[in-house]
Amino acid sequence: LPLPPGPKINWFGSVSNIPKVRPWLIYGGPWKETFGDLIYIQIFGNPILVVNSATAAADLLEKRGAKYSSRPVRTMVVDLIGWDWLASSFPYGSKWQKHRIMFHRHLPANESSTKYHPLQIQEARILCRRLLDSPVDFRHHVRNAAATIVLRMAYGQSVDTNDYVPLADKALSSLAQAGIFGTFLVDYIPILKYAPSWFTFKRKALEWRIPTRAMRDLPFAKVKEHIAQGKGSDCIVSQELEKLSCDSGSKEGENTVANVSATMFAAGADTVVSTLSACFLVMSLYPDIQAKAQADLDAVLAQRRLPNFNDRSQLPFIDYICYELLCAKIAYCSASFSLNFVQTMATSDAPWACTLYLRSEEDEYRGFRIPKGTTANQVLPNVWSILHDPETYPDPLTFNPWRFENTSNGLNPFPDPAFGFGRRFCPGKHLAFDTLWIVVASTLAVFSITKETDANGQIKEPTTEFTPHLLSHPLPFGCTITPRSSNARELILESDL
Ligand code: HEM
Repeated sequence: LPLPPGPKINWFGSVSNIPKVRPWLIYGGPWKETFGDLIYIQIFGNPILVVNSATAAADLLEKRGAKYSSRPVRTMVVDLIGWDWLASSFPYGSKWQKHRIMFHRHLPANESSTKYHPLQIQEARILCRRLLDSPVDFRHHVRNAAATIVLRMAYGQSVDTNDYVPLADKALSSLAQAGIFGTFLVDYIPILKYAPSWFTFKRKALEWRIPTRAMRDLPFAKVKEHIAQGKGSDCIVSQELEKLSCDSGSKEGENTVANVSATMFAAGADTVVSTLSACFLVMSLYPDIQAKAQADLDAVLAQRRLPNFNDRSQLPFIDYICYELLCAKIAYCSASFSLNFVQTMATSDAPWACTLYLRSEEDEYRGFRIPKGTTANQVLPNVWSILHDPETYPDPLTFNPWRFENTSNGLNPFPDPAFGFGRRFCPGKHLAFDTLWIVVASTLAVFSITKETDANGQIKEPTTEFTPHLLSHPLPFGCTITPRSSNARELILESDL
């Protein structure tokens, strides 16, 4: 059978003209026009299948989930830096399955789950107070809110956000720098992991290993210590440890609990921060969207109280803003992945942009042969392309929440691909969406968000670029955040926490 179409492969076994800047636009644009929704590329003999359409992604990653649900083993990140606890990068198998079951036990399974709503409402209100005190630090406050929600769920009162976030930042920066498969040669030649420690990559790995292990071990130890002192609070770790003691738990069981709780933070804090930061950017760029959202909020709340989840059914436009944020419909900072000549793992310009799958065996699809490679067989769903398909999302580059009012004939569906595919689909989707919703609704109910002005009253246009890391955020931008009225200020100060 022939290989799927794609650009020419040189005699090094690689495609030489892989775009280095915003390649998702090329894969989903001119290359999609030339080659279609399946594009075959090769890097050092390793086959990579770029999937540009929702149909092909569903056919391969969902219907053939048993073959397409693994992740590549990354020697640098896992063996050397110590990210062996990060469940989202576990290869498919029984160990991953045990962790996945635990995620499902604690994360909301559907829209009707209200378990974490009080915590989410409280953090949204604390965020409003902080925005009132120091609006310029809005990104820091958003980060605190998103981090605290996941930390309270996982570790209860045992861990302080202000201590944990800097530690996690240090650890996660190693993932951002080394997480791309192939950034270090040792990914291709695993035996190099035994090289002496004076090699630069080994030195770096040893340095990064310290915060990476601490990110998992310290908060877990803290909860255990508090339980031993009789000061334990209700949280995922304490519930699971109690369950383990009833089941005469093992070291392996404890490890699973520690891995699950730390992975929740790694997978569930930065993603939400990036989406919410983008919300502040979007609101400053599109005053008409903000005005519509505020008119709806005022009609329901009469500016007399802050929103809660019971209001959700009456505030669909807030949902639509969140959907559009998940589609990353901001010109040039959209969900994506990039690939350079040594990278065989996708990275994204938005954290949800790409998910990487490893095929377990050679396969056939639509009359094409999808061959096995020497190190890895990777499948990259181009989420940008899927969420910007004009057949599904007409006029896809325009940030237009109103589009979701028209969902006839399969148009404008909920942007599920933002949360991945098949068996590796994000188990935090409902939790994440609830956090987005309550934060967007609460801040818009009481604040007006506009572009910054300089000393002469001239408007300063914010940048709409995103950082190019594995976990990516909007580049620093300014905006002005002011209470909508004196009444709004009172509401913030008087709200129950
Ligand atoms: C806007 C917020 C979020 C977005 C866009 C997002 C997106 C994603 C994506 C794209 C994946 C990879 C799925 C795949 O490979 O097909 C993923 C995995 C995951 N997410 Fe989320 N996520 C978000 C928030 C959260 C939250 C709040 C949590 C939990 C606290 C969470 C927990 C996880 C976990 C545990 C995985 C790994 C699943 C596995 O490998 O089996 N996520 N997420």
